[in-house]
Amino acid sequence: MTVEETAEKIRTMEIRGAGRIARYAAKALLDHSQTLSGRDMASYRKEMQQAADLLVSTRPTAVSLPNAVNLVMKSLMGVSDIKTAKTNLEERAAAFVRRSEEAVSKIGKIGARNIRDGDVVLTHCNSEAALACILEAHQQGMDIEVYATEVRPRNQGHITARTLSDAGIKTNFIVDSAARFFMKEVDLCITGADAITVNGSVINKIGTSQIALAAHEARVSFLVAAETYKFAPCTIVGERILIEERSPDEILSPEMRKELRNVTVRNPTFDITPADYVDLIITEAGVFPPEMAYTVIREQLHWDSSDLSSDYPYCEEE
Ligand SMILES: O=C(COP(=O)(O)O)[C@H](O)[C@H](O)COP(=O)(O)O
Repeated sequence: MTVEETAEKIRTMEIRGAGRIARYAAKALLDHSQTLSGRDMASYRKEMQQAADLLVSTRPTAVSLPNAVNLVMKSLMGVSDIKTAKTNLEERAAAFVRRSEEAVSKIGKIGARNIRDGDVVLTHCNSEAALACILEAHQQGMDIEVYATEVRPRNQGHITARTLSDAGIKTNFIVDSAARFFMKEVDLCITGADAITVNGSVINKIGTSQIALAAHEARVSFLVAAETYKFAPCTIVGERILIEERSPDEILSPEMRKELRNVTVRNPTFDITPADYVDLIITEAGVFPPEMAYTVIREQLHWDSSDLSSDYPYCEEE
């Protein structure tokens, strides 16, 4: 798949979910590097940068995307020999994909320790990391039941329900607005994350914060399963995560919108759950309270405020 094809599939959400987006972007850079002739360093660097820019422009919120692209592109820093540059970049991209897959499986193992036999778990959207915890608990023989939300407007909950059903897990499929109604039957909530800021706020699929609020009210634990590259280094220097707003066509047809002349459709794709409503963040490096986000960014992503944002050119300002 070319960089352009990958970018288009990410934009149209054929490739979706923060972890998958990051892996596909890294793989696209690897493949792109292999197609370049390798004779002229300046044009190699320029072509790779254009590819990186295109990939990062596809969706603005999941910080895994710029984190993955930056990690791969940083392999070119200070390298003038094209053969070394290509080898470094391709190795880094392949290593990122490998480590990302390993991270999801580690998260599953760590997350399963937070689930008890007989638990009822609620999950929202379709998160590989959150599902890894649930599937691992089931594989270990725990008798668990899941509430999976529909996830309007793109119905990612259908994918989640299918995965759970195929695994033989008893699943209740509910509309998003039924989450509070059923919260009294739930023991814990587990969601994924698209970004985690330095103050421990979690950005995830729209509706997540309402579920976290309902869980808080009902004294139900709210856990977030996320690879460390979902943490946003740019938030250390005060930058904000841009919340994507997608086309109104995802919610109401153009015909209907024409009829509703005074109606504006708003379609934010993600929302922000404050750290206060998050009990734990399960990563491949262990379990952290949201208050430790700064430490995770420094120690796991090896980044602090003395790194200038030119190393992380893709953090958007709101
Ligand atoms: O919000 C979504 C997906 O949104 P979209 O469908 O708009 O991309 C997922 O919960 C996170 O990306 C985490 O997923 P994962 O754990 O798989 O990275």
